[in-house]
Amino acid sequence: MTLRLDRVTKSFGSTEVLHEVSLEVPDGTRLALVGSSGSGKSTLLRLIAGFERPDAGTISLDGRELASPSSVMPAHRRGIGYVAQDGALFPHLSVARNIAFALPRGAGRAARVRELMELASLDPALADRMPHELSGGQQQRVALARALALRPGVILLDEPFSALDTGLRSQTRSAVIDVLERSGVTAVLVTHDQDEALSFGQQVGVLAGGRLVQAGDPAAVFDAPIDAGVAEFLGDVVVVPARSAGTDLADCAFGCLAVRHDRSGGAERVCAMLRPEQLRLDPSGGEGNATVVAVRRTGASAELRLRLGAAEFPVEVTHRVPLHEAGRFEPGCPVRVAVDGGVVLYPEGDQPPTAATAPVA
Ligand SMILES: Nc1ncnc2c1ncn2[C@@H]1O[C@H](COP(=O)(O)OP(=O)(O)OP(=O)(O)O)[C@@H](O)[C@H]1O
Repeated sequence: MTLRLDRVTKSFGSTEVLHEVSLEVPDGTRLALVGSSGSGKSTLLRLIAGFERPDAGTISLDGRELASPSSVMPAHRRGIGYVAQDGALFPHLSVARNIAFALPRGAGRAARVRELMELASLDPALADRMPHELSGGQQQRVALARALALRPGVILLDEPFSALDTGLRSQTRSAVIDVLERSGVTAVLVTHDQDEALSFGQQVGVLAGGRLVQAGDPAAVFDAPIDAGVAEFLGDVVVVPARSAGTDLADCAFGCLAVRHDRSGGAERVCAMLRPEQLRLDPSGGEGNATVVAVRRTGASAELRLRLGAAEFPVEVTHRVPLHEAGRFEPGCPVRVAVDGGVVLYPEGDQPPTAATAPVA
């Protein structure tokens, strides 16, 4: 089913927590909402689920209004499933009874539980186990199976992987995506994990201060963040002062580079953003355009501090290389730094506070 939010606003007391949030999640697709703590992610999910009422705007499912300031459909009539952060399984009920909880009693009940366990890739042997006898990942899959029991049109996932350790987390995430895909349900995930958000679905939405500042195809959002703050929130960045050098070109400490997106709005003073993965370092003699200032080993990698752009755009950049490459870089040595692909331009002053770059005094 297609979920639509139109200019949804919500305050608690005098504090506005969500401001005119509009979005559409087409039938059978997945949206991940990402934002820092307090940006309004859970409140948005709670409004969709029916646990809160919007102060303005509407929420609808396939054109049927679920909520507006004047009318609110009760949560249990919305046909929306909800998976909480910790799964929230009933501790005194077995796996099978947790999954069956909302199902009407009758002949088909046991068969539906088997079907849901299979859908969630849960071994049938787990049916009689109690929740505390399951791993965190299994518990989340039981919670998902339970939420899917009544064939909801939409499923909401509130940070469902945050309590899991890293390995189990990515494994459970792929298992959950498989289940959602197989069931064809529309899904909304909230997370503060950027990688999770970027790998979850067809759309990613970035919430900041209660506003949906950007939404779209994950690769497109990662490639052309709306501002430097979103760029940094979604991944590591290198941001340096720059100057427009004609159509689709910019001069900066790395030289004259192609501009892949111009988000500067025609500002006179601009900065250029690129991802560290775009940098290629060559220490093998010859003429360098950078100097190694310091090398610091940190676990499996090393941080190089590089000074670039002697004349117009002096800047220091911190760049991480695998530890086995660190020996190739000595403080004081020249390095050739090349950039793959282009940069994104933002107005100067739009730089996020980042440790990755620092202008040289
Ligand atoms: N019931 C409530 N009463 C008052 N304030 C609330 C209520 N629920 C949420 N808030 C406030 O609304 C803001 C957004 O909270 P919300 O839980 O939606 O953020 P979040 O992005 O999900 O954060 P987190 O990632 O930390 O869970 C916060 O400042 C929070 O304190």
